[in-house]
Amino acid sequence: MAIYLDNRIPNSYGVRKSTFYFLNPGYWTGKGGNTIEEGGIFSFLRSIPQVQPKTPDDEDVLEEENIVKRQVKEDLVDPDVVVQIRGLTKTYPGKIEIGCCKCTRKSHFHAVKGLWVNIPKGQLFCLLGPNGAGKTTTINCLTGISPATGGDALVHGHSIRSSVGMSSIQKLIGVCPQFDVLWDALSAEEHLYLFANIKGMPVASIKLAVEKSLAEVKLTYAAKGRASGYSGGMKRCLSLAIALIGDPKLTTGTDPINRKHVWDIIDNAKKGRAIILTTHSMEEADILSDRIGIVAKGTLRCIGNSMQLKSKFGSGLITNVSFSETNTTDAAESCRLALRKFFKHHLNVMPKEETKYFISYVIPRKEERNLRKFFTELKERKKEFGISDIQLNLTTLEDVFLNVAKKAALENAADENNMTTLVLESGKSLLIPVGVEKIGIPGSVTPQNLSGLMVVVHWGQDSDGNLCITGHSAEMPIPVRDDFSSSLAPSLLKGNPGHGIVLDF
Ligand SMILES: Nc1ncnc2c1ncn2[C@@H]1O[C@H](COP(=O)(O)OP(=O)(O)OP(=O)(O)O)[C@@H](O)[C@H]1O
Repeated sequence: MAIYLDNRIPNSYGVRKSTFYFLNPGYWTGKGGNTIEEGGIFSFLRSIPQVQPKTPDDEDVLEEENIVKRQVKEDLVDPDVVVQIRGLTKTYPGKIEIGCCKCTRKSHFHAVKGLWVNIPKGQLFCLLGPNGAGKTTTINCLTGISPATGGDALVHGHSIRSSVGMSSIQKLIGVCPQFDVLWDALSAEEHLYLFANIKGMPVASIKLAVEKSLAEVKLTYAAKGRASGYSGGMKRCLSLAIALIGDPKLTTGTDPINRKHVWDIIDNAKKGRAIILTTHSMEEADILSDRIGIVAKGTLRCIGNSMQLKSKFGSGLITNVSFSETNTTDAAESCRLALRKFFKHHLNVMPKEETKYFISYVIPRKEERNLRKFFTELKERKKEFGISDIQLNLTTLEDVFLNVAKKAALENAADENNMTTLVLESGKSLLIPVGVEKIGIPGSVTPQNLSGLMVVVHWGQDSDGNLCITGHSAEMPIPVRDDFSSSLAPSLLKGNPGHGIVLDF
């Protein structure tokens, strides 16, 4: 009875075997096997909607998809492929939550929308993506923690959709989880109260320590939500907060030496195996991966090695110009003004970032052929511009990641109300969609600036992997262009003063 109930009662991810699973010969022989069922005991009362397949925009993603599809169609088995992901989809079913006076219905959610990838032996495949992209869900489907709702994946030829296949896979697969020892029914706040008490903190100081801890890991907004509803990143933050509460004198973590050590271990482990790594560290991905796939909103956006992704999705070359004079004297200011004009005139670029120590520019790829002449002249005029040092770097993987994440964030920003506040130097705040690059400032049309003013917004990743504003350019006139200036000017005049105007050029 215990074995039967263990196989039948859904676990926390809703995985269970069918009612008469023991009548299936595959259960006893280890061959074939029925499909894993999912959902609560009454889940047969509702059906899970399937994801509509969509052709990828990126040609490398499409090519990878076509390779896998051809192998599936022709029943070709490539002995070097350890993991073959065949149109994997995962939809979390909707739920009815019963409150004290009303019931709320949560609709289903497509977390993974059709992944097609081959992962060969000896390769480390890095799955990158912003928070909530579907990385953990994909890993959970591959390891059998949570069943896929569509498509399939083969691990060493065993299907994850078959209960017998999954049993074989679990013998072949090693999983290094995120080590979150959390209780699903408890909130972040309750976890922290519990551990603060266990650590013997004075009762009077606990409330403040919990609030401080939540703020440090940026979980204040989710403090009262149950851990079961947190994304993987949020759970890591809560685990970190638990480790740090009470200011312990010894905390284990990933210092650079440890990290290098871990990287060496992973690199050595690649031999004869396939490794799938998910990380928020671009440095780690760049160093360790043989191939990188970036997912966002459940869809693979790009695939390739680090160099390929940098040259295809990077913004271009990055140049940093450092100043010898860091005081804001009139002479230093006029040098900087002259330098800005020099870049604008020769390469038509605006500063990406500017401090009193340096200015950085992203040079578009189309300007690359003019660079030799440009830098020769810049070097010759170093003294005139007050320059101490000039550096030229290839775009980083972080830059690639942010470009892909920004595009994905913008896709449904308005529908999902994915907005954030941009505070301008004048103190004015504007509500802008997450990921947007150029923002028009409402009410900024003057007789001198007939198209109004705009700023370029700079984005980065916060410690949770979410897109966040890292800065913005100075306010500048919107370039006058025939195709939009006439229609934009009136909207800038009338625009909602609280909302930035998205400029698409
Ligand atoms: N059991 C669940 N029920 C409903 N939705 C869920 C469940 N688990 C995850 N989700 C949602 O699915 C989406 C993908 O979550 P997932 O944890 O796979 O993202 P992730 O890319 O691993 O994010 P992170 O980098 O934060 O770990 C998120 O929007 C998350 O809220």
